[in-house]
Amino acid sequence: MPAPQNAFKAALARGETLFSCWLGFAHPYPAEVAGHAGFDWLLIDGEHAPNDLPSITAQLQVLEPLPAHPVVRLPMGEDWAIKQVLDAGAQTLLIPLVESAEAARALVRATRYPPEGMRGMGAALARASRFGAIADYATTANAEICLLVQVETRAGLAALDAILGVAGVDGVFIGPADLSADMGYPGRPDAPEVQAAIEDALGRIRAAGKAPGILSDDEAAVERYLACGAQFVAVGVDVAILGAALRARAARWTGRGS
Ligand SMILES: O=C(O)C(=O)C[C@H](O)[C@@H](O)CO
Repeated sequence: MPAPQNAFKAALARGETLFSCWLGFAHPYPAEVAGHAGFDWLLIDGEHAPNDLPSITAQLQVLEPLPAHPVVRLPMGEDWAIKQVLDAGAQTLLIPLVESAEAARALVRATRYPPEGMRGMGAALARASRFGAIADYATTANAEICLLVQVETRAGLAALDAILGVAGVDGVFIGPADLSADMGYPGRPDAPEVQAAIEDALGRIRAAGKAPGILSDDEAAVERYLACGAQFVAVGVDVAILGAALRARAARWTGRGS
Protein backbone atom coordinates (compact mmCIF):
# COMPACT_ATOMS: atom_id res chain seq x y z
CA MET A 1 0.00 0.00 0.00
CA PRO A 2 1.40 3.47 -0.93
CA ALA A 3 1.50 6.70 1.10
CA PRO A 4 -1.83 8.58 1.12
CA GLN A 5 -2.39 10.69 -1.97
CA ASN A 6 -1.82 14.41 -1.29
CA ALA A 7 -5.01 15.86 -2.80
CA PHE A 8 -3.90 19.43 -2.01
CA LYS A 9 -0.67 19.01 -4.00
CA ALA A 10 -2.60 17.45 -6.89
CA ALA A 11 -5.18 20.26 -6.91
CA LEU A 12 -2.46 22.95 -6.99
CA ALA A 13 -0.77 21.12 -9.87
CA ARG A 14 -4.09 21.20 -11.75
CA GLY A 15 -4.17 24.98 -11.29
CA GLU A 16 -7.02 25.02 -8.80
CA THR A 17 -7.55 27.82 -6.26
CA LEU A 18 -7.90 26.69 -2.66
CA PHE A 19 -9.09 28.76 0.30
CA SER A 20 -8.06 28.52 3.92
CA CYS A 21 -8.14 29.82 7.45
CA TRP A 22 -5.02 30.22 9.62
CA LEU A 23 -5.24 28.22 12.87
CA GLY A 24 -3.67 30.01 15.83
CA PHE A 25 -5.25 28.39 18.88
CA ALA A 26 -2.71 25.54 18.99
CA HIS A 27 -5.45 23.14 20.08
CA PRO A 28 -7.39 20.37 18.30
CA TYR A 29 -10.85 21.54 19.41
CA PRO A 30 -11.00 24.85 17.47
CA ALA A 31 -9.10 23.13 14.63
CA GLU A 32 -11.95 20.63 14.42
CA VAL A 33 -14.50 23.49 14.35
CA ALA A 34 -12.59 25.07 11.45
CA GLY A 35 -12.34 21.67 9.78
CA HIS A 36 -16.12 21.53 9.57
CA ALA A 37 -16.44 25.09 8.21
CA GLY A 38 -15.91 24.30 4.53
CA PHE A 39 -12.34 25.49 3.88
CA ASP A 40 -10.18 23.62 1.36
CA TRP A 41 -7.11 23.70 3.59
CA LEU A 42 -6.13 24.88 7.07
CA LEU A 43 -2.81 26.26 8.25
CA ILE A 44 -1.56 24.88 11.57
CA ASP A 45 0.75 27.71 12.59
CA GLY A 46 3.90 26.61 14.38
CA GLU A 47 5.62 29.95 13.74
CA HIS A 48 3.49 32.41 15.68
CA ALA A 49 1.02 30.19 17.59
CA PRO A 50 2.15 28.33 20.73
CA ASN A 51 2.32 24.93 19.03
CA ASP A 52 4.63 22.05 19.78
CA LEU A 53 4.90 18.56 18.24
CA PRO A 54 2.09 17.04 20.39
CA SER A 55 -0.32 19.92 19.66
CA ILE A 56 0.45 19.80 15.92
CA THR A 57 -0.03 16.01 15.96
CA ALA A 58 -3.36 16.34 17.78
CA GLN A 59 -4.60 18.83 15.18
CA LEU A 60 -3.50 16.53 12.34
CA GLN A 61 -5.45 13.73 14.02
CA VAL A 62 -8.75 15.64 14.26
CA LEU A 63 -8.42 16.97 10.70
CA GLU A 64 -7.64 13.55 9.21
CA PRO A 65 -11.24 12.53 8.39
CA LEU A 66 -12.26 16.05 7.30
CA PRO A 67 -11.98 17.52 3.78
CA ALA A 68 -9.80 20.50 4.80
CA HIS A 69 -6.17 19.61 4.04
CA PRO A 70 -3.75 20.41 6.90
CA VAL A 71 -0.68 22.50 6.08
CA VAL A 72 1.89 22.78 8.88
CA ARG A 73 4.00 25.91 9.20
CA LEU A 74 7.18 25.43 11.19
CA PRO A 75 9.01 28.28 12.97
CA MET A 76 12.04 27.75 10.70
CA GLY A 77 13.18 25.15 8.20
CA GLU A 78 15.25 23.01 10.57
CA ASP A 79 15.91 19.46 9.31
CA TRP A 80 15.08 17.84 12.64
CA ALA A 81 11.75 19.67 12.99
CA ILE A 82 10.79 18.88 9.39
CA LYS A 83 11.49 15.19 10.04
CA GLN A 84 9.33 15.20 13.15
CA VAL A 85 6.22 16.79 11.58
CA LEU A 86 6.49 14.58 8.49
CA ASP A 87 6.67 11.53 10.76
CA ALA A 88 3.62 12.90 12.62
CA GLY A 89 1.73 12.69 9.33
CA ALA A 90 1.96 16.16 7.79
CA GLN A 91 2.38 15.93 4.02
CA THR A 92 2.34 19.65 3.22
CA LEU A 93 4.73 22.10 4.88
CA LEU A 94 5.06 25.88 4.77
CA ILE A 95 8.53 27.09 5.70
CA PRO A 96 9.17 30.74 6.58
CA LEU A 97 11.89 33.14 5.54
CA VAL A 98 13.41 31.50 2.48
CA GLU A 99 15.84 33.89 0.82
CA SER A 100 17.87 31.78 -1.64
CA ALA A 101 17.69 28.84 -4.03
CA GLU A 102 20.27 27.10 -1.85
CA ALA A 103 17.94 27.34 1.18
CA ALA A 104 15.04 26.05 -0.93
CA ARG A 105 17.14 23.10 -2.16
CA ALA A 106 18.06 22.24 1.44
CA LEU A 107 14.35 22.16 2.31
CA VAL A 108 13.62 19.84 -0.63
CA ARG A 109 16.35 17.49 0.63
CA ALA A 110 15.04 17.62 4.22
CA THR A 111 11.54 16.62 3.10
CA ARG A 112 12.57 13.67 0.89
CA TYR A 113 13.96 10.22 1.64
CA PRO A 114 17.21 9.19 -0.09
CA PRO A 115 18.27 9.17 -2.82
CA GLU A 116 16.37 12.44 -3.52
CA GLY A 117 17.00 13.81 -0.04
CA MET A 118 18.15 13.08 3.47
CA ARG A 119 14.96 12.61 5.53
CA GLY A 120 15.74 10.14 8.31
CA MET A 121 14.28 6.64 7.99
CA GLY A 122 11.97 6.17 10.97
CA ALA A 123 8.48 5.87 9.58
CA ALA A 124 7.97 2.34 10.86
CA LEU A 125 7.22 3.79 14.27
CA ALA A 126 5.53 6.92 12.95
CA ARG A 127 1.95 8.02 12.45
CA ALA A 128 2.80 8.92 8.83
CA SER A 129 3.05 5.22 7.91
CA ARG A 130 0.08 4.33 10.12
CA PHE A 131 2.69 2.86 12.46
CA GLY A 132 4.00 0.48 9.83
CA ALA A 133 0.64 -0.51 8.32
CA ILE A 134 1.50 1.35 5.07
CA ALA A 135 4.10 -1.15 3.90
CA ASP A 136 5.30 0.92 0.93
CA TYR A 137 5.48 4.22 2.79
CA ALA A 138 9.25 4.71 2.49
CA THR A 139 9.26 4.16 -1.28
CA THR A 140 6.16 6.26 -2.04
CA ALA A 141 6.22 9.12 0.51
CA ASN A 142 8.45 11.50 -1.50
CA ALA A 143 5.94 11.85 -4.33
CA GLU A 144 3.20 13.01 -1.97
CA ILE A 145 5.19 15.71 -0.14
CA CYS A 146 4.12 19.26 -0.93
CA LEU A 147 6.72 21.91 -0.09
CA LEU A 148 5.63 25.53 0.13
CA VAL A 149 8.24 28.16 0.90
CA GLN A 150 7.64 31.61 2.26
CA VAL A 151 9.22 34.67 0.63
CA GLU A 152 8.79 37.69 2.85
CA THR A 153 11.80 39.96 2.55
CA ARG A 154 13.43 42.10 -0.12
CA ALA A 155 16.27 39.55 -0.20
CA GLY A 156 13.74 36.78 -0.82
CA LEU A 157 12.12 38.74 -3.63
CA ALA A 158 15.54 39.36 -5.19
CA ALA A 159 16.12 35.59 -5.19
CA LEU A 160 12.58 34.69 -6.28
CA ASP A 161 13.42 33.61 -9.83
CA ALA A 162 16.21 31.34 -8.55
CA ILE A 163 13.90 29.88 -5.88
CA LEU A 164 11.27 29.24 -8.56
CA GLY A 165 13.85 27.18 -10.46
CA VAL A 166 14.21 24.67 -7.62
CA ALA A 167 12.61 21.31 -8.43
CA GLY A 168 10.61 20.00 -5.50
CA VAL A 169 9.26 23.41 -4.45
CA ASP A 170 5.53 23.25 -5.16
CA GLY A 171 4.55 26.78 -4.22
CA VAL A 172 5.72 30.11 -2.86
CA PHE A 173 3.76 32.04 -0.23
CA ILE A 174 4.29 35.78 -0.07
CA GLY A 175 4.12 36.96 3.58
CA PRO A 176 2.50 40.41 3.48
CA ALA A 177 3.15 41.27 7.13
CA ASP A 178 6.86 40.49 7.14
CA LEU A 179 7.43 41.82 3.63
CA SER A 180 5.81 45.16 4.45
CA ALA A 181 7.94 45.45 7.59
CA ASP A 182 11.11 44.60 5.69
CA MET A 183 10.22 47.18 3.04
CA GLY A 184 9.91 49.88 5.71
CA TYR A 185 6.13 49.80 6.16
CA PRO A 186 5.53 47.78 9.37
CA GLY A 187 1.83 47.02 9.78
CA ARG A 188 1.11 48.51 6.32
CA PRO A 189 0.78 45.62 3.83
CA ASP A 190 -1.65 47.90 2.01
CA ALA A 191 1.11 50.43 1.20
CA PRO A 192 1.13 50.87 -2.60
CA GLU A 193 4.81 49.92 -2.92
CA VAL A 194 4.21 46.71 -0.95
CA GLN A 195 1.08 45.87 -2.93
CA ALA A 196 2.97 46.33 -6.19
CA ALA A 197 5.75 44.00 -4.98
CA ILE A 198 3.23 41.36 -3.86
CA GLU A 199 1.26 41.44 -7.09
CA ASP A 200 4.41 41.27 -9.21
CA ALA A 201 5.69 38.31 -7.18
CA LEU A 202 2.40 36.40 -7.40
CA GLY A 203 2.39 36.80 -11.18
CA ARG A 204 6.00 35.63 -11.49
CA ILE A 205 5.35 32.58 -9.33
CA ARG A 206 2.35 31.54 -11.43
CA ALA A 207 4.21 32.19 -14.70
CA ALA A 208 6.99 29.88 -13.48
CA GLY A 209 4.50 27.05 -13.04
CA LYS A 210 4.53 27.07 -9.24
CA ALA A 211 1.57 27.77 -6.98
CA PRO A 212 1.40 31.30 -5.50
CA GLY A 213 0.04 31.70 -1.96
CA ILE A 214 -1.02 34.63 0.21
CA LEU A 215 -2.92 35.58 3.38
CA SER A 216 -5.32 38.52 3.70
CA ASP A 217 -8.62 39.23 5.41
CA ASP A 218 -9.22 42.22 3.13
CA GLU A 219 -11.70 41.11 0.46
CA ALA A 220 -10.61 43.68 -2.12
CA ALA A 221 -6.97 42.63 -1.67
CA VAL A 222 -7.92 38.95 -1.99
CA GLU A 223 -9.70 39.69 -5.28
CA ARG A 224 -6.58 41.47 -6.60
CA TYR A 225 -4.36 38.58 -5.51
CA LEU A 226 -6.67 36.10 -7.23
CA ALA A 227 -6.47 38.17 -10.40
CA CYS A 228 -2.65 37.86 -10.16
CA GLY A 229 -2.97 34.07 -10.05
CA ALA A 230 -2.91 33.32 -6.30
CA GLN A 231 -3.85 29.68 -5.75
CA PHE A 232 -3.52 28.84 -2.06
CA VAL A 233 -5.22 31.72 -0.33
CA ALA A 234 -5.82 32.17 3.38
CA VAL A 235 -8.71 34.57 3.97
CA GLY A 236 -8.70 34.78 7.75
CA VAL A 237 -7.09 33.89 11.07
CA ASP A 238 -9.27 32.03 13.60
CA VAL A 239 -7.94 33.96 16.60
CA ALA A 240 -8.65 37.28 14.88
CA ILE A 241 -12.13 36.16 13.80
CA LEU A 242 -13.05 35.12 17.35
CA GLY A 243 -11.47 38.23 18.87
CA ALA A 244 -13.37 40.56 16.55
CA ALA A 245 -16.68 38.75 17.13
CA LEU A 246 -16.22 38.84 20.91
CA ARG A 247 -15.27 42.53 20.94
CA ALA A 248 -18.31 43.41 18.86
CA ARG A 249 -20.61 41.39 21.12
CA ALA A 250 -19.10 42.92 24.27
CA ALA A 251 -19.37 46.44 22.85
CA ARG A 252 -23.02 45.83 22.01
CA TRP A 253 -24.01 44.98 25.59
CA THR A 254 -21.51 46.29 28.12
CA GLY A 255 -21.05 49.75 29.60
CA ARG A 256 -24.72 50.33 30.46
CA GLY A 257 -23.93 50.92 34.11
CA SER A 258 -25.72 49.18 36.93
O1 LIG B 1 4.35 37.76 6.71
C1 LIG B 1 3.19 37.31 6.83
O2 LIG B 1 2.17 37.94 6.47
C2 LIG B 1 3.05 35.99 7.39
O3 LIG B 1 4.00 35.29 7.48
C3 LIG B 1 1.73 35.62 8.01
C4 LIG B 1 1.83 36.12 9.42
O4 LIG B 1 2.57 35.21 10.20
C5 LIG B 1 0.58 36.49 10.10
O5 LIG B 1 -0.12 37.44 9.38
C6 LIG B 1 -0.31 35.39 10.57
O6 LIG B 1 -1.22 35.96 11.47
